[in-house]
Amino acid sequence: MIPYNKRTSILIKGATHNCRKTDIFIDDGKIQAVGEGIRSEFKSSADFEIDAGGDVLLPGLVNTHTHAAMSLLRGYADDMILFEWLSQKIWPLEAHLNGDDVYWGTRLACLEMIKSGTVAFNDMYFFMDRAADAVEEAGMRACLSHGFIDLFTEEKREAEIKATINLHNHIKSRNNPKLTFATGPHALYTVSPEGLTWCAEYATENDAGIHIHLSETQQEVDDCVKNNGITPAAHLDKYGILTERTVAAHCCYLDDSECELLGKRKTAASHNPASNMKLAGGRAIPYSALKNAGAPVCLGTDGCASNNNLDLFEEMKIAALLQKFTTGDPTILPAAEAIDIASRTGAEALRTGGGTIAPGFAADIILVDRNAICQAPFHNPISNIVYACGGNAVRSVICDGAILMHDREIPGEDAILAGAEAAATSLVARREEEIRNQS
Ligand SMILES: O=c1[nH]cnc2c1ncn2[C@@H]1O[C@H](CO)[C@@H](O)[C@H]1O
Ligand SMILES: [Zn+2]
Repeated sequence: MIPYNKRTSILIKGATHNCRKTDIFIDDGKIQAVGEGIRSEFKSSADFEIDAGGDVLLPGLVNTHTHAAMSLLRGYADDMILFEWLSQKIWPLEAHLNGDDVYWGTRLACLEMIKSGTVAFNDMYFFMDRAADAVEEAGMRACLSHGFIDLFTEEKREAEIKATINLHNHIKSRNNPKLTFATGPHALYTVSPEGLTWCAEYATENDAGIHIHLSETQQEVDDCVKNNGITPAAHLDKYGILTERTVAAHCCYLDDSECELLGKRKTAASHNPASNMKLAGGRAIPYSALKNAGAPVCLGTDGCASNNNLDLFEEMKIAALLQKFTTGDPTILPAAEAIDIASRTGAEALRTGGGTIAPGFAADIILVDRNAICQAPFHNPISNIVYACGGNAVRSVICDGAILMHDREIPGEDAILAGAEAAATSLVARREEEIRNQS
């Protein structure tokens, strides 16, 4: 019997790590030992053994920007301009969302993320207490934020402040170290300076994260400069949003001084290349400028309505190819670095305690199938993982020392698919009824 979703002592034998065969011993949610031949020392202490058979051992991947429950909207509206997509299709549908939808959408998202090797994610959406139910049942880590949108009115701001504080109290009451809270000011074009200031101060007082969209389109930059006389990053900095606990999603249009500002504040930039390419933002994240400025760059998928999946293996490849293509420099963002931004830097940004395979780090690890077609031949497993494999090559996933998937099995998968399908159908039907009544 596989002890799914329960902390166990686990001995993994014969994995490939840094091009060598290694064993790894996990207990109390942490990596206790890593090395060739440690199996004899830890055999008697392990409740569960995995014969890795050469599978590639990696830190679990971290999705630093998503709206998990938007998996219900996968394929609902494609091939549109960002603002029209949001205002004509996505927001009118989201107006019908309820807590059950968010629960099922997040369940579906967690299933997809675990299946593709993700152990933790940074989520911004609504009804986040129900998202917390889904994350907890899946056994993943998540940083949850209520998408704070005040549209520059005081009345809405008061309601968003209340919703944010309620979510924070709710997460504290769950007492689950895998669930953390962030404030989630949506973007500078949807949140007033007073709203931004409140989100920044509340996060700082509570040592919490801040999750925001930044510089996704040229339009955002142009409007910000026109309305405020300064660039988007400078605008956010004015209200205290750029901190070392902040994850800023997209960051496509940052200029050099904005990259330096993020570096100075140690604010993490979450790169979402598939979403940017699909919505045709027109510019890739200034990866080298951010890196040179010392700003951590990490990886995210964005929601399933603009990606349209949550597979960070695909995202690593797209990130690497997009940098190479747009800069004309094939040496930029090499494979090992792509894995690093999909794992370690994200884990550090979300403060998960994982992201590195070494004793003392959280036991958030994955095994990628040695026998998958994308691993043949086995010249360079790191290259294979970024350029050849998809998330379906992941064989096993361990988070916080608990097995979430083994041999691609996750308990309850069929019920999750059925529940999500039913919720999505009913959500779209409610919106269609509204359209019929309007006409
Ligand atoms: O790419 C995007 N840019 C801006 N907003 C987005 C994007 N994707 C999703 N949302 C929107 O952000 C809110 C989260 O609370 C939701 O309204 C979601 O539809
Ligand atoms: Zn987003």
